[in-house]
Amino acid sequence: MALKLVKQNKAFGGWVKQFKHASSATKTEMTFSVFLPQEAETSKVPYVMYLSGLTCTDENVTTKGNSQKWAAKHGIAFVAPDTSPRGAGIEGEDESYDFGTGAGFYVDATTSKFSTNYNMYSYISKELPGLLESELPLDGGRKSITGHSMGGHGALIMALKNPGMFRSASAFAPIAHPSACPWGEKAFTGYLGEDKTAWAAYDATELAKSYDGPVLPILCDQGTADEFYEKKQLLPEDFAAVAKDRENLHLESRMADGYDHSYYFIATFMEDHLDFAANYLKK
Ligand SMILES: N[C@@H](CCC(=O)N[C@@H](CSC=O)C(=O)NCC(=O)O)C(=O)O
Repeated sequence: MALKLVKQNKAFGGWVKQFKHASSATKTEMTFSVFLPQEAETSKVPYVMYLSGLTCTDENVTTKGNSQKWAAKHGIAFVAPDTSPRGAGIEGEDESYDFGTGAGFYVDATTSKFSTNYNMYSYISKELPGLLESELPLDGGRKSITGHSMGGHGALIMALKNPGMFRSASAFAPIAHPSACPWGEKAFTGYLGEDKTAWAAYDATELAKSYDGPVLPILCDQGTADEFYEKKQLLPEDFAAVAKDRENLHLESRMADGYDHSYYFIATFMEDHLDFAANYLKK
């Protein structure tokens, strides 16, 4: 078995388990957490992948996201990967919260400094699902994706770049147009270089313009009191403006009055996002 169990705790009739494994995509050891509902003891279960935001490990959403109760209600697993390689030993990777460690931005880096290790796109879209579906009782034919902030960007691009792979996508306050905001400009320059034409392949608003896969249901929630929304780091309106003209992108975009960017916001709306995913995973 490639997965090494680090710890496990019983919750809501199932188990929260944390695993480590050697990654071929990042050339480092990677860690993820998964909630396995009681149903996983006897059969394969559908799953939701949750991609976390800047500075997070697998543990932020696992401990603060309020996900296990609602995943248990639906008999679905909830997978929380890490947000970057750790300890790659690249000069400068630990200098800021929004680039490098904890900030992999779900791309495959092409700049010489980062391309060996910072391959979170391949890790999330290929390597991790392969491991999950071969080593755990997870049904690869029934999976959805969600995420927060940088992870909301990750969830949207994973679904848009891999038509049919996910039954649905959702996002909490996603960085919805990274090529046009300071967080995205910094990360894409560092990982992909100065040529902005390369950025479009990892930008949900740009990818939506040419999406022609099967119908993709998307739920997007944004708090009105989110400081990063106010600072124009997130730009959900840009994504919504494109999605409304795409026949196969069925976007429900909501504004949540008074909510900020924190895990209090995520915990509040996690039930809605897991209900939304479960509706498509049961079919
Ligand atoms: N330290 C930074 C902000 C860091 C931050 O708010 N991170 C968010 C995700 S932001 C977008 O990807 C987060 O989820 N933090 C972890 C948590 O448990 O809250 C700053 O001070 O500006």
